[in-house]
Amino acid sequence: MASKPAPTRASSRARIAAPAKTAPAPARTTRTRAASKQPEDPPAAPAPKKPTTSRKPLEKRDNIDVPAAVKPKVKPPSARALKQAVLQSDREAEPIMAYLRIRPRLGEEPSSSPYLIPISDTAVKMADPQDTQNARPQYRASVAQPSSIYTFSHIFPPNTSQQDFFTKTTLPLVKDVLYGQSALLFTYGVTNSGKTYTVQGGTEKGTAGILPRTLDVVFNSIEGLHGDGKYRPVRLYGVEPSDPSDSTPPQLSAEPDLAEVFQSLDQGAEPEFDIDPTAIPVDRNHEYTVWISYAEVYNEKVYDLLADAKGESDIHIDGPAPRAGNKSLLLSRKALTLRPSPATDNPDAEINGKYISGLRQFRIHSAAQAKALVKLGNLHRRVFGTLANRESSRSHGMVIIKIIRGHRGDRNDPTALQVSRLTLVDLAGSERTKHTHTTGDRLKEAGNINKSLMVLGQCMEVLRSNQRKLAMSLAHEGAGKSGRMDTRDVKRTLAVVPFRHSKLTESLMDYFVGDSRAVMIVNINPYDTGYDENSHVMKFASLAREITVTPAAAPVQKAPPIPAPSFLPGKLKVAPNPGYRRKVTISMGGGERGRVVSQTTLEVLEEDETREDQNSDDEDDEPENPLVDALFDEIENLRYQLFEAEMRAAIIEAETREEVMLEMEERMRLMEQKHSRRLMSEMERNEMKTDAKIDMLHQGGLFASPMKTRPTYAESYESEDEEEDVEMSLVECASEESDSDDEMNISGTMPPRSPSPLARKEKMLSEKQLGKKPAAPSTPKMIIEKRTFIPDPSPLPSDGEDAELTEEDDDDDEYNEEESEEEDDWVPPPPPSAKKTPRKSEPKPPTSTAKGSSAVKQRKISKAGAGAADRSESVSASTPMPQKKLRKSAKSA
Ligand SMILES: Nc1ncnc2c1ncn2[C@@H]1O[C@H](COP(=O)(O)OP(=O)(O)OP(=O)(O)O)[C@@H](O)[C@H]1O
Repeated sequence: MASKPAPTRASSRARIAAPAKTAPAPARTTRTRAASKQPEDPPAAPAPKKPTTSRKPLEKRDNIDVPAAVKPKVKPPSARALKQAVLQSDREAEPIMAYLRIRPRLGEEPSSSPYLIPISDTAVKMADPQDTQNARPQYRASVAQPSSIYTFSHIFPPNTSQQDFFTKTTLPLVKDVLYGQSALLFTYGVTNSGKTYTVQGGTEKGTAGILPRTLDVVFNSIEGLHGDGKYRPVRLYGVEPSDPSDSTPPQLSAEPDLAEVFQSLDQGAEPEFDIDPTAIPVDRNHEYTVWISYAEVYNEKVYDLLADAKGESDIHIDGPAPRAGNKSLLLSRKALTLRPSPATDNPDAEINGKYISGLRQFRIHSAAQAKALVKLGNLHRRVFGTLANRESSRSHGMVIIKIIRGHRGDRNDPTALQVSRLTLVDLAGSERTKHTHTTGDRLKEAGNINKSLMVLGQCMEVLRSNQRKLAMSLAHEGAGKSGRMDTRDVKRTLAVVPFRHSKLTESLMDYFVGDSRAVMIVNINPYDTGYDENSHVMKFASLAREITVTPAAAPVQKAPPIPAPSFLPGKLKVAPNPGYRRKVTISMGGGERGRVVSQTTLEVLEEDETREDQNSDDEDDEPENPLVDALFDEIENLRYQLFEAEMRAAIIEAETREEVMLEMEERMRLMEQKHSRRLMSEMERNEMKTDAKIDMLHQGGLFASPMKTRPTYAESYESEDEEEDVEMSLVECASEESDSDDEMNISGTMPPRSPSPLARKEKMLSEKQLGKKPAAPSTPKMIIEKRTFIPDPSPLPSDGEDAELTEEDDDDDEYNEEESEEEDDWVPPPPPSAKKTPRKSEPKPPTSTAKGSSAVKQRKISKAGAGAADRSESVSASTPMPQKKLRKSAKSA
């Protein structure tokens, strides 16, 4: 290993982000072009290394149009030339395709209007429902944009059929794989948005998802072209002699208890009748063998879903003793290790991805067999996943379909085989922990889901920025000598893509930096309440669309296959670490009436990867400089911490906004209440003033039977107090908004408020009653003229004045009214000129309007009892008259 030219890990990492060709990609690239090109331009047929006469003559097939004259004479190009040509033609950067699928509204869901509306085939508008429902949008709790337009490669409306969706999104990838090129498809979205439905499908006819359809199309296309399965795929691109056990599908555990548990959970029947009839024309000079594996990334560990689930029954479990008919089972499974793919498997690759070491794969002969395996994997996923959450997929499921393609003439030559992969990933829901209200184990699980999705987004961000940097450097390179920039220098400055931070990104890394095509399916439920989460998903999709990949044919094996690391001798076995235990009780055999017959307590033991596995990474890895490695680890660690901090900050911000909004709403509600109270008291006061005026008119002799409807002093003071309360609260609220306002209120220099509509109405009513025109200044004169028998009439407060009163004016006015009202024998106060020397002939009024308001107040309090008594006398003496009648009589007078 030491003799090998050894780039350090640092250099290899720096290269990670370097795409083979970095010209800025067109906004929407050519899935159709690439797909349509393939049938006419079959992929690199591996040219024979050592042509021998023993090769069987090739059959002429309908779909391969080879002119008879050319076929035997033209010397085929060398494998290298072909490879170069393929690289030239195929290595064209194209963006990751992002498709949006909008989920229809299901029957039981509330029929709110959707917050996401397609505006074209590629653009969609998303508007926050809070904004349309909320009267005060400035108090939004959301940090997401209230309205945005997002673009996609294509948007599939809710009524899109599974068939249509498959044909437009996945069929081109299936074609790629059959032509020797790897591809990745992953679904992204929040819980309940339709990811699993998209991948696996529903249970009704015509609802099969893209996975069963893919299997159908693959087997339809290679009908009659099955290889003999002498070799099996290994690692990412390698092949090795196969084992007879590879063709034996895994069995459910022989233990009846475990089989019973599986049966009880096996509710999702696959629709056998739902078979996609599509077939892709393939190169019939090749033969194909298909392999399938099914893995899941759960809690940052990779597990094999097709591994035998080993159960141990009647184990001792802490807790209450199981009842009769109850069983206990321990299921255990072991996490798998990710290992770097050796450079010898794909010598042309700049970067080699990682493969899941120890993941079982099965050779399959028919779509039905493949579907049965997928079903088993789903069952395992449900058994292990159900323990944590009954409703939702909490793991990332990956179905890996590998196709070994070999020329019929070279079927026994492992160095002429080509392994292509199609990985379909059903990601776990992307909602945040905050919204799922998780605790304990579930919190850890949600944290790990978020972590892996966050790292996926981060990897994409770094890839995008690296690609932009490189594109800029290329643009400078072409700008002439002066602006010349060495691309190698730029590559050295590229950021490390943090694939290693999550098992999910680590296992998918090869698709982003290798020669594969990538398709992202964004699932969205526009009736869901998670507007924030969904706008996060949309942003993620926009980001993905800005990343380019460089699809190219998978390498044809040149070197003889190396034995898999698990067969390497001289390893010291290290004891497995204790692992992680979960426990759940499953009820079975409910019978017709749903009665529980028996229960099984399942305990799952998830063992970590052994240290031996972890250390064996070094076997395949390039030599590394410990210091550089430590520094890189430190950088990655810090970056991860930064991401975590950013995420926490975003959550805190959202929470704070929500709290502030709630507090604000509460305060607004209180202010509203106070204002309505104030309004009521104003109404009452105005009414009282009107009554007082009527009383005064009565007492002045204009009406025959004066009627007292004035409130008691206690009532009057009460309303005053309430008014003061309202005033104080207003001052308090206003003080937060504006200091200057505060000063104005406190100092009492606030400009007089304009009359309220009620006051205006009251004024008009009084005027109507009195038969007056609203010319306020002339009103006192009119009264004086009418009361000719009173020698020295006092001017009554005019309605016009009432309407203009400030708070202070109001008070004074009220006191004056009180005073004048209390005197049953009302005598108008002397005119200002006569105030100093009141006339002897006239009875001296008990109080003077010239006195200060405090004196008036004091006197008013002292007289309150007497006044009240007077009033009660006068009321009992006179016939009680309803207020309306009183007003009528005033009007007639
Ligand atoms: N296009 C569709 N047409 C009809 N029904 C759909 C569609 N998409 C999803 N559904 C239904 O919506 C429900 C939720 O879908 P699904 O389980 O696929 O969501 P999910 O995103 O995978 O959720 P999770 O992340 O929790 O696993 C299911 O009942 C499914 O049948």
